[in-house]
Amino acid sequence: MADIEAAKQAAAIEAVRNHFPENPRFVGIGSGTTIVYVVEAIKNCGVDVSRVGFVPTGYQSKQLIINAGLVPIEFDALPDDVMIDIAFDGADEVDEELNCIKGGGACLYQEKLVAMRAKQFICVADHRKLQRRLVTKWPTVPIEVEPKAARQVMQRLRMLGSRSPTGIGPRIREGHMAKAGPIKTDQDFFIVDAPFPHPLLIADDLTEDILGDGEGGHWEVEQLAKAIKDINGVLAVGLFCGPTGPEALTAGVVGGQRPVACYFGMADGTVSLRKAREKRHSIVAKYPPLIPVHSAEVEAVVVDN
Ligand SMILES: O=C[C@H](O)[C@H](O)[C@H](O)COP(=O)(O)O
Repeated sequence: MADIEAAKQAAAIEAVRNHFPENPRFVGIGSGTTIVYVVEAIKNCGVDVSRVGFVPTGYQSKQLIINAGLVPIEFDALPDDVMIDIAFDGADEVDEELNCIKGGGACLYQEKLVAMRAKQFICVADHRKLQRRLVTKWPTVPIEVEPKAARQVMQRLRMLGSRSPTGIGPRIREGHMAKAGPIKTDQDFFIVDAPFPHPLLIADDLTEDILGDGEGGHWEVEQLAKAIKDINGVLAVGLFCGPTGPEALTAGVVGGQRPVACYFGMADGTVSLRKAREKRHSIVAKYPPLIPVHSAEVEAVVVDN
């Protein structure tokens, strides 16, 4: 475990060193165990952050900001029409296209609010999270659900083909003490963990026979995210898979959901970077290889489309 913590810390230091803006007004702070190292790296990066408002993504995130002596500003206190300069967050799994599964720690909805309001969303993780496709090692899609609707949502999820390869269906996430019942999110909602039988496809995987619409249990990430979001009672889906950064802005969307870059602390102590392609679904596109990070070189990295 010490190695994993060291990997998270190394990735956090590189991410902050390469992306923390010179003079930001607002910075989004995600949730989980990796973001702790991001906050530590921000404190140590040498930039004067006394005038920066740090936007939390939930209770844990807010306490982290306060305990670090930083200034929190609630999402709903942000001035209208002002974007968050940059948001940092962890992930439970990241695919080659930088789509992410999030919500493993039951934070989800506010993370999505903050990521979508940010000009840039940067993901920080350790090597266990790095996979070719989602639902490879992380077995489920976490979904934030209004409690009254939970049973009905799970029924609809089963209709979408939610079951593990061994036949286990969606489940409401329980707390550590069975007696205490399901865990509650910061919104007092439930988390439903929905397994799927195959890893989720990306658009480039689709063929005339496999459309990624759930037929045969094959889902493409964005189609699945939309199908789940359309279920009545679903507040947020733990798939961060929309447009990203500049692409999202060009499309007229406020911010992005996919990170523009993800830093992975590797098992050998190095840090690798994967950047989002600017143009997606191109026939000639090749996925960017993982790039060993030497901080001074990061801006020079060109992802060939
Ligand atoms: O619900 C939790 C959040 O989405 C986290 O960002 C995610 O689970 C990653 O957490 P960690 O950094 O602890 O692996």
